[in-house]
Amino acid sequence: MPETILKLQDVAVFQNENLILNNITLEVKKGEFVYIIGKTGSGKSSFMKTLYGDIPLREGYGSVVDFNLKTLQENEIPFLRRKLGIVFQDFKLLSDRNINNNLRFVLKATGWTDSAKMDAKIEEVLDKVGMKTKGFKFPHELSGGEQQRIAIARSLLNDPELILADEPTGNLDPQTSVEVMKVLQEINDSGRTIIMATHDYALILKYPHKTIKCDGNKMFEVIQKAV
Ligand SMILES: Nc1ncnc2c1ncn2[C@@H]1O[C@H](COP(=O)(O)OP(=O)(O)OP(=O)(O)O)[C@@H](O)[C@H]1O
Repeated sequence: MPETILKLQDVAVFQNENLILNNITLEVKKGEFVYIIGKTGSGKSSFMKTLYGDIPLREGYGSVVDFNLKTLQENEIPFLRRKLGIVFQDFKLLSDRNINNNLRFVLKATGWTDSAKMDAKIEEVLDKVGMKTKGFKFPHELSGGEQQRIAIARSLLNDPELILADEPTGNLDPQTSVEVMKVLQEINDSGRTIIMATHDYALILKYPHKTIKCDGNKMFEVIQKAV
């Protein structure tokens, strides 16, 4: 039996005092790829934020990569995030340094000290996303799709048990979206678990996976034809 990476039982998600999603029960096993879909404002980002500790879990039970979300303390959040790879719609690369130094910055911030090991890790993750030759470029010298591939490489630096991608293709044209999706699919094929929020139905049809819809404060699984 594959191990459980995420388990939620009767979870409610709030933004301040507003209930966004209710009665969420969901289990994700190692190696799964799960889409979270739903229209604007339906709660996809709020759901993702709950998983990486940005919104505290107030109601229900939840565990993510062996962290109990209900009892999660502020000082544990960096350790939770070290076991997660997080990818956002807007890449969030540091504009004042090149790609190698963007990645080195994250490694140093997460406790790496050995320069040779850092270089090897950076080369490894850039290779995984097909960007091995771009380490000396600055973010503004790269296209949107390339910047997103770098952001995915960055998410892989600490060998995360779970990748959370919130609208990773939201700023990209359809063809570039497919290229970025191919990278995520390869990462999933190598055994890594991915949860991806998206409203890109073309991608879902091209790369079908388990799909959970946010609608009317609820989350429920939908079959591909019905999305
Ligand atoms: N920081 C916040 N404070 C209060 N309410 C918020 C906050 N962020 C989002 N909301 C509200 O929570 C609800 C869910 O928003 P959320 O961003 O999770 O939806 P979404 O499905 O990710 O939307 P989108 O596809 O536009 O990103 C919306 O009604 C939104 O207005």
